[in-house]
Amino acid sequence: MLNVVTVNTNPYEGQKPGTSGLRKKVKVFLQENYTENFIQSILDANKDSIAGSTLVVGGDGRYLVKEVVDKIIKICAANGVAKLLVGQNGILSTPAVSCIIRKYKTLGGIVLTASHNPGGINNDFGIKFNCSNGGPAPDNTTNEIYSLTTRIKQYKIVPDLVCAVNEIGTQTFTVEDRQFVVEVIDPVKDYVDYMKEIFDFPKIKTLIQGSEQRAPFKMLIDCMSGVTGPYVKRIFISELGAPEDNVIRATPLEDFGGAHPDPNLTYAADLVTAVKNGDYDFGAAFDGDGDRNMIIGRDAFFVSPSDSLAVLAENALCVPYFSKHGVRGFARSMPTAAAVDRVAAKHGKEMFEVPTGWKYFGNLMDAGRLSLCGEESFGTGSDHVREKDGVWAALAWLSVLAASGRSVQGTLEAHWAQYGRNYFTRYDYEECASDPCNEMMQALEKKITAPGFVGSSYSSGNKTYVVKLADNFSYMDPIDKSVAMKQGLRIIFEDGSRIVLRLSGTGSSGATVRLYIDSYEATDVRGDAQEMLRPLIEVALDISQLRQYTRRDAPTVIT
Ligand SMILES: O=P([O-])(O)O[C@H]1O[C@H](COP(=O)(O)O)[C@@H](O)[C@H](O)[C@H]1O
Ligand SMILES: [Mg+2]
Repeated sequence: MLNVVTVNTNPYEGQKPGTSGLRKKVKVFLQENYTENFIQSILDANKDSIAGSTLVVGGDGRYLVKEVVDKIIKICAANGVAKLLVGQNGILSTPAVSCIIRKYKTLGGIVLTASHNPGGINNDFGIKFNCSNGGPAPDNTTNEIYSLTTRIKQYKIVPDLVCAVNEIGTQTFTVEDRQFVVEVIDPVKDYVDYMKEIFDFPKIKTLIQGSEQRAPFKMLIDCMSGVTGPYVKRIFISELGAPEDNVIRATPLEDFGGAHPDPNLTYAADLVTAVKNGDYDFGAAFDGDGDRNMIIGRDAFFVSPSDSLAVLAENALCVPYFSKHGVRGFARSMPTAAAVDRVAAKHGKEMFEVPTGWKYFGNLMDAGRLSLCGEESFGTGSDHVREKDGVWAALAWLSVLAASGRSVQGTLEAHWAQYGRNYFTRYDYEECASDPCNEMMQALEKKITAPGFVGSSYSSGNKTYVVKLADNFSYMDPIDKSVAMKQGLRIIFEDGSRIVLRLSGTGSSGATVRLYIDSYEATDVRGDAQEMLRPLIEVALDISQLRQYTRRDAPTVIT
């Protein structure tokens, strides 16, 4: 029999979950009781339902995942959790956690990841709680967890419990007078089974392997040494018959090989170059925990995430899941360009604009009003789970291409010919000093909400923009009526062009400024986004005084 030990502890400051969980440097999590405090607070936030419950536990394989899985097992055992489903070696992608929570109807899950942030002892770690719908906990739950972390005095643990997470199978422990079960599961199986239900695998296989009518389709898939490697190998190589060399960086590494596991044009530049120089029809990359995706076509033709969502929405019926369940509404985060809004309008679907953060889509999906959604931050997904899903997005794209026989570029061009194009770019200024960035946001909010700002005009190049609306975006959830305030500064001009500025909520230190620019062109659809948006970018830099506040001449990343 194993004993529960109660340990006295003191609160740590700053355990407030951000856009998607608590993300800090590994060394912060290594402080005495820091991780234990946060885990106990997660369980305490669920105190009415934790006894006898089942939870899912896993992460993206980064440094510290295994140690924290061990702590979670011991603390859950002490707090009366009945059963844990743990990915073998602590591995589970974020969408797989969501899938498993829903499939086995568990109380929720704990996801160990800092997503796209670098890993290793000097980099980032993160802990996130997902609820029984499989999605990231909503603000009221994360606020409750945070509030508990500020008052915590004790946590409970079973220090002598030894659980082997490297072996698939069930281990049963007797903790005082209770049974506690840990089932170590194949991290990939449930997710792959689900993808086979959602998509027409034989059809995608024919696309990839070629047929009498069509040459084999050549792909390059970059897992960025994150968690998707095992999923991608099983799905694309074993199930869909792609050659092994179509998949790169497919072994999860604790430090992602020293790289930044963020699928964008800067951090996945090697993939972009390889696709540009090679004979590939399709390229895809996923982030550390497998929820983000980047899609490129032949010659590294880049699909902006805002367009990706619009194309998948337009062609949803190429995916058997949607033909079976029907297509309900669409949604995007506020900074995401409005390409999908046009698809919604044409097809008479409901359209929602939510704050940045996947958690804001959950209620709409649970209420049966939302099928497909996405974010400019390389997030695309649907109501098949309650997280965005990188591998799903790649399979959805392949389904569209298999149905139409078009190339990636041809698909976008056909879409723009029908709907016009929402040009979009994002400038990221990473790891700036926090104080001047906060000052910049305050000054800008004051400026744009002052009387007289609406109606004022700004000129750059040969363009003049007249302000139609300016505010700090707030959102009321249509289902539970909860309100999220101060979700980003936006300036909307008479012609529909927009400037959006916000501070990232996923960093672990300093401030990352995100500047989003978009504008719509009905017929001039083949331009270069950077050139087309240049005048508006200059206006944005001028209004915000961003260069002066951040002391940066150029962004770290341009999307
Ligand atoms: O980090 P992930 O992949 O979980 O992604 C998280 O952060 C993104 C960007 O956040 P920010 O602009 O605040 O950095 C959000 O769009 C996304 O919904 C959220 O799940
Ligand atoms: Mg992620």
